[in-house]
Amino acid sequence: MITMKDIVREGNPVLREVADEVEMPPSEEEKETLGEMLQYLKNSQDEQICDRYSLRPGVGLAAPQIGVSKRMLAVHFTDFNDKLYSYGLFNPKIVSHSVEKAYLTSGEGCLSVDREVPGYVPRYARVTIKAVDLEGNEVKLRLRDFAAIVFQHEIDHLNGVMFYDHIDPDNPFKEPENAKALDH
Ligand SMILES: COc1ccccc1NC(=O)N[C@H](C(=O)N(CC(=O)NO)CC1CCCC1)C(C)(C)C
Ligand SMILES: [Zn+2]
Repeated sequence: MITMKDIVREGNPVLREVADEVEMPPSEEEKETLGEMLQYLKNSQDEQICDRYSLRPGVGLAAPQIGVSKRMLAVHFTDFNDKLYSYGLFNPKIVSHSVEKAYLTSGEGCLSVDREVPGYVPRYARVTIKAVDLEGNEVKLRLRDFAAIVFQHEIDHLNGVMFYDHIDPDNPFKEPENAKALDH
């Protein structure tokens, strides 16, 4: 079971690496690891398990965050329209995106960052992602708003990018150009 001790924190070089593609078909070990990442998110959203193991309630987790430099990520959350997104994905790729940007007015945090880093994180408002899911199926996801934000945050981790890399250091709360504000 993944708990907070398994989650690497900023400063660990693995968070700044470009993670490796997963050879298809994924090995049993890779499938097990991705399944455990998804289970962490579900556990972290179960009040009793979350309390018992002092988990941070996570909506997404990328393999480098547990020290595995492979292109695998898990998400588990419901968006503003109560649509459930629950996936373990191998080799996710943004194949197209909107020109329009979006950002969370609350800013972002990260399971690997034990401090507040205030500021807007501009991201694409809409993205289309292609990947292979835990069952080995090719998936194509058209995402917008909070869902688009979560997936971009996780894919950034596969490229060694942290959310605060996107914050304007001179004016963290400057309204990003051509962007819509998301209150979640
Ligand atoms: C159940 O919890 C929620 C319900 C509704 C809205 C938000 C949340 N939770 C989160 O946004 N949780 C954040 C999160 O999991 N991440 C994931 C992460 O660090 N991945 O590497 C950070 C988010 C910031 C924007 C997108 C992901 C943390 C860093 C605050 C734990
Ligand atoms: Zn993160």
